[in-house]
Amino acid sequence: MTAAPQVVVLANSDLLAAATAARLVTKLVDAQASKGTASVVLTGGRTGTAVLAQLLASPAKDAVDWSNVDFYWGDERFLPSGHPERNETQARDALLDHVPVDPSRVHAMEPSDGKFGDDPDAAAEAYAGLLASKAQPDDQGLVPTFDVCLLGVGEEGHTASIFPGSPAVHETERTVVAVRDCPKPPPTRVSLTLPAIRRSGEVWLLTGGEAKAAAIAMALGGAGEVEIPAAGARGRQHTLWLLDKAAAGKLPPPS
Ligand SMILES: O=C1O[C@H](COP(=O)(O)O)[C@@H](O)[C@H](O)[C@H]1O
Repeated sequence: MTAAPQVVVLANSDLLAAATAARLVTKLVDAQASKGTASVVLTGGRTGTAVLAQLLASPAKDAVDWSNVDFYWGDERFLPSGHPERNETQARDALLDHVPVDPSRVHAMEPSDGKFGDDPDAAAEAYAGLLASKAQPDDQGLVPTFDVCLLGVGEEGHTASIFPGSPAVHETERTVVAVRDCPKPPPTRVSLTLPAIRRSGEVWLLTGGEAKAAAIAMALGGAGEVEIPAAGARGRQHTLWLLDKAAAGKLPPPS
């Protein structure tokens, strides 16, 4: 059971990143106040990385106990460790290397020169195993209930590395899959699946720019997840679309 999505539109991409960073601080602080710990799924892409940079710049970041946050990733570009296009590298540069995280709670996906070598299926299987090891009985499944899952949205409606019409969008059993032949480089990736994403308490889809407007209008206008995978990303309690004005440009005016 998931609630209908809420849409918040900010005037421009800078405000989108700053407002999302402010929400994220509140979300993490609230989670830590209620249960002592917090978990977040990070996204790659321009908006996701800008949010982390805004967080670093914000004095409010010191309200979060960073050593008590579990960090996961929604997807990863399957590249060597430290590659500048890895989502992990970008998140570390933007935030994680500058706040006192507990390294054992930064759960990055394996790189292409890691312990599984150039085998994205093994990397995906290992991440699925990691998620399963973090799930508690209350989570009722093989994925921990993430407090918040941040996701980007591509011009053609992909989210995480789940591309329209790809095998990943049809996955119903596995929580993490290898993704090949992606239309957006790099072609090989590792991604959470929609069923795994839907184990999150909250899903926040973040994106900006006119190029995203058609996909956003389709996702929020009732398109199916095979055509627009972002349409299938929903939280158990809350689904929030955080957009700038340009990305929201093809949505009907609020009634
Ligand atoms: O490649 C990716 O792209 C999407 C969207 O990125 P953006 O730059 O258009 O915001 C992102 O959500 C995903 O994590 C990433 O791997």
